[in-house]
Amino acid sequence: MGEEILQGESMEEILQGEAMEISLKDLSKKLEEFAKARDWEKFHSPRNLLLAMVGEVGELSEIFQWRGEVDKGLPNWEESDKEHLGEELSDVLLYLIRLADICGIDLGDAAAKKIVKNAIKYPPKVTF
Ligand SMILES: Nc1ccn([C@H]2C[C@H](O)[C@@H](COP(=O)(O)OP(=O)(O)OP(=O)(O)O)O2)c(=O)n1
Repeated sequence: MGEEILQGESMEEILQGEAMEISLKDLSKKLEEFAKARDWEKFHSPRNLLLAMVGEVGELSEIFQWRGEVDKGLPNWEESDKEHLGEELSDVLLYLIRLADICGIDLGDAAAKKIVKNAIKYPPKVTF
């Protein structure tokens, strides 16, 4: 893949970032660069991004549609189906991250705070 398509980063560098547990902020920056390089910032309004994300949730749902209950770890799934699932999960995540960024929300910070709030609302069971 050409350097111009990946904005100076090689595929190896991108995959290396993946192996190093890429942060939400890194992904957010990559998405900003992606939109800028294509002059797509004008399309990335909060409403458009929300609708795009919901569309991807629909595509994600289609993978599970009509399969019945699915065992954890997806033991009986073809590798190609798992790869497809990874792609659709990623599309949802990427639009969510972009939506948060465009709205000026620090998603990592907000999610960490929400986990604390959830824990207070739903205290763990105390066993003696
Ligand atoms: N205006 C756009 C269009 C696409 N994307 C990015 C975010 C998603 O990760 C991915 C979505 O691309 P597609 O709309 O081509 O959707 P799919 O990859 O799901 O393709 P298809 O719907 O053909 O299965 O591309 C984006 O940031 N902004």
